[in-house]
Amino acid sequence: MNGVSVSTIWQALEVWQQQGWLRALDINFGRYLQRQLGDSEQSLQVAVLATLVSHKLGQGHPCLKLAELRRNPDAYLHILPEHLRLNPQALDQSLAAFLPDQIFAQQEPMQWLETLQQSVVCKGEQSPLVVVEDAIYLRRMWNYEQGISVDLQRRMTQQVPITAPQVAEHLTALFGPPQAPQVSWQRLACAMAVKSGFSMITGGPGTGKTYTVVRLLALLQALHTGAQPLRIRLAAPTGKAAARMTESIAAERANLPNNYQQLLNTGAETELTAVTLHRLLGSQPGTREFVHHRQHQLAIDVLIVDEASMIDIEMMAAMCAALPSKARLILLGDKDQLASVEAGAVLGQLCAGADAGGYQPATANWLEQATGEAIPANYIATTDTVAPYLQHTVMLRESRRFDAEKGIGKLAFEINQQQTTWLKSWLADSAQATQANPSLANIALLQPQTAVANEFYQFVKAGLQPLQQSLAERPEPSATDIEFAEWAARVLRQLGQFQLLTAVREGEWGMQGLNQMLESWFRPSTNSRERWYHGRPVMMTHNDYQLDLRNGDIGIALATRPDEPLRVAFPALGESTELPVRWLMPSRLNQVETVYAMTVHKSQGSEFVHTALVLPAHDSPILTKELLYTGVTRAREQFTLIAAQPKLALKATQRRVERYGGL
Ligand SMILES: Nc1ncnc2c1ncn2[C@@H]1O[C@H](COP(=O)(O)OP(=O)(O)OP(=O)(O)O)[C@@H](O)[C@H]1O
Repeated sequence: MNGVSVSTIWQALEVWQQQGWLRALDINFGRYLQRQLGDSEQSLQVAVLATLVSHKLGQGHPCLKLAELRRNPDAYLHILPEHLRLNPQALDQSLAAFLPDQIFAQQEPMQWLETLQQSVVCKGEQSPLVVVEDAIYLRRMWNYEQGISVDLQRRMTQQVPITAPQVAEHLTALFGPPQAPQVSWQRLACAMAVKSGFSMITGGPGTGKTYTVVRLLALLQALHTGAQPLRIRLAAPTGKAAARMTESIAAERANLPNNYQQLLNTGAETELTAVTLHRLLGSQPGTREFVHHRQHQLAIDVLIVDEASMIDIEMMAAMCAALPSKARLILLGDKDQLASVEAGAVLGQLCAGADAGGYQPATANWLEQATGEAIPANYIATTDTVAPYLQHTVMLRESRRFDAEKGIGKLAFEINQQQTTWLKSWLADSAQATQANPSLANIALLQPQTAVANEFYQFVKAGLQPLQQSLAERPEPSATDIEFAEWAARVLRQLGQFQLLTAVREGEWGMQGLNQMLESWFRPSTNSRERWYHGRPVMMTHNDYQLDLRNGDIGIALATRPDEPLRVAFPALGESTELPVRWLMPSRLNQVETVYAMTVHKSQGSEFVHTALVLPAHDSPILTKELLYTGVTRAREQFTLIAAQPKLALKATQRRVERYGGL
C-alpha cells in the first residue's frame, strides 16, 4: 500500500460519521467485521470496504464499484451533505484533509480486493460480502439479484402454447387492423406479453400503457382455455400509483368492445382494483418478511405491476419468490424515470437498450406473425449477442398526451435524449421562444434570484389561489357530515392542481426551506405558532400499516365546525366507504411533513395539473437528466421551471444517474 495509510483512511471514516456524513450503521458494520478478523492492516482494509459498501447501499446502490471509487472518489462517495455541497465555503477547513479525494488520492483500492477475496468475509455460501469483478456486494443484495435473475430467466423460457393466428385475430378486434406503414408498438406489446412468462412494457407519459394493458387483460382471458378464468392481479409500488392504476383501468375498460368487457367481468378472478405490492405480498409490521413467499405463494396466474421504475431489488426479489413459477409477470413503467429511493434500478437495468429494439430475428418473426406489424429494420439486432431481456420488452414510442414537438412533450424529449441545443436557446429566452412558437405556451421559465423575491411569491400565490379559495368555501356549521366530507374531497382535489417540486431537500430552494417559507406566507395568521393549522397540506413520510396510510399519501388539515377539533382529511380507502374522505386526528400522524413543496423523488407516480420544478442555485450531482425528466413529466397541462441559474438545467441534462448492479 502507498500514500495515506489505511488507519488514516479509517480515521477519516470515523470523522465522517461524527460529522453525520456517514450512518452509524455503516461504520458499525465495518467495525463488526474488523473485530471478527482481529487487529491487522488487512482487517482494517476490509473494514473500510465494508463500511463503504453499506454507505453505497444507503444511497441506493446494491454494490460498491471499486473502479468508480478510484476514478472519482468525491463524486462517487458523495458524502458531503447538501448544504455543504451547495456552499463549500461553509466546510470547516480542518475537515478538508478528510475528504475522499484527499484520502484516496494515492490509493489503489483495486489492490485491496485481493485482501478482501482472501478474507473469510468473502468465503463460503454465508459470507457477509460477495466480490464480483470490481464490485463488492452485501450478501443479502447479491442474493436478491441472483434470485431475480434466476427467476426471470426461468419465466422467460416458459413455453406458452399460443399460436400467432389466435393472437392476431383478437388484436384486430381489440385495436383494429395494422395501419402500415405506421407501427403499433401497443399491438406488439400485447403479442409479446401473451407469449412469455415475463415481459416489460415501457413508455413515457401518455404513450398508452393503460390503454394497452386493458386490452392485454382482455386478450389474456380470451386466449385462456382453462375451465376457470385466469386469476389476474394488478399492483403498484405505492398507494398512490395503485389508486391511479385502478382509476385509469376502470375508465379505459369502458372503451372495450362489449364481448371483451364481459371477459373482464369475472368478479374475484380478475381483480381490477390495484393494490400496493406490500399489501399483495402481505407485509408484516416490524419484519422484512411477507405472508407470501416461495413456500406460500400467491394463488394467481398473472401479475401486472405498474410504475415498475419504483420497484427496488428487495421488493422485486420478494415478488418473484411469491409468484408461482407458472404465473406470468408483466411490468409496466417508464424506464427513463428516476429509480426507487431504495437500492436498485430494476426496470432501468432490465430495459437498458430498449430504445434501439434489439430484437433477434426469431423474436421479430413471432411478433410480426402475431400482429401483422412490420418491425422496422433498425430495431432488429445487428449482432449475434442476444440481449435476453430485450426479447421480452416493448417500448411504446408515441405519446398521445404530449406531442414531442410541443411544450411539455418537447422539453421532456430533449432532456431525455440529453440534447442541449434547443434547450439552450429556450433557457436563454423562453418568452421569445414561445412568441416564435405558440405551441410552447404550456412551459415557462421563471428566474427569481432568491426565494423571497416578489416574482416567486406572486407565482406561488397564483398557483395556490384555487386551493385557498376552496379552503375558504367551508360549509356552514349546520351542514351535514357528508357535506363536510364532500368539501374536504374538493379541497383534496385542489391539492393536485398545483405542486412545487424540488431537486434537493436542504437550502433556500430545497424542500424544507420552501415549505417553511410557504407556511409563513399561507398559514392563517390566527395560529401562527401551531404545527397544525387549517389548510396544512401534509404527506406521509413512512408507511403506517395501522392507519393504512402509505409513504407518499397526501392529506390536508381542516377545521370543520367550531366545536370540533382540527382533523386531517385523506382520500377514502375504497369505493365501499360511505364518505369520500377519511378523517384522522393529527395526533395519530407522527410521520408526516408539510407538502407545499415535495422532492421529485417523492413525486414519482403522481401527476399534477401544473407542476413547477425548482432547481437549487448551485450545481449538485443530484441534478441529473433522470431527475429533470421525472419532474417535467409530472406535469399534466402546465410546467414551470424555476431556476435562479437556468444553465444548471443544461448541466443536469448532460449528467446521468449511475446505478450499478448486475441484473
Ligand atoms: N391506440 C390508441 N388509440 C386511441 N387512443 C389511445 C391509444 N392509445 C392511447 N390512447 C389514449 O391516449 C391517452 C393516454 O393513454 P394512457 O392513459 O393509456 O397512457 P399511459 O402511458 O398509461 O399514461 P400515464 O403516463 O398516465 O401512465 C388515453 O386517453 C388513451 O385512451
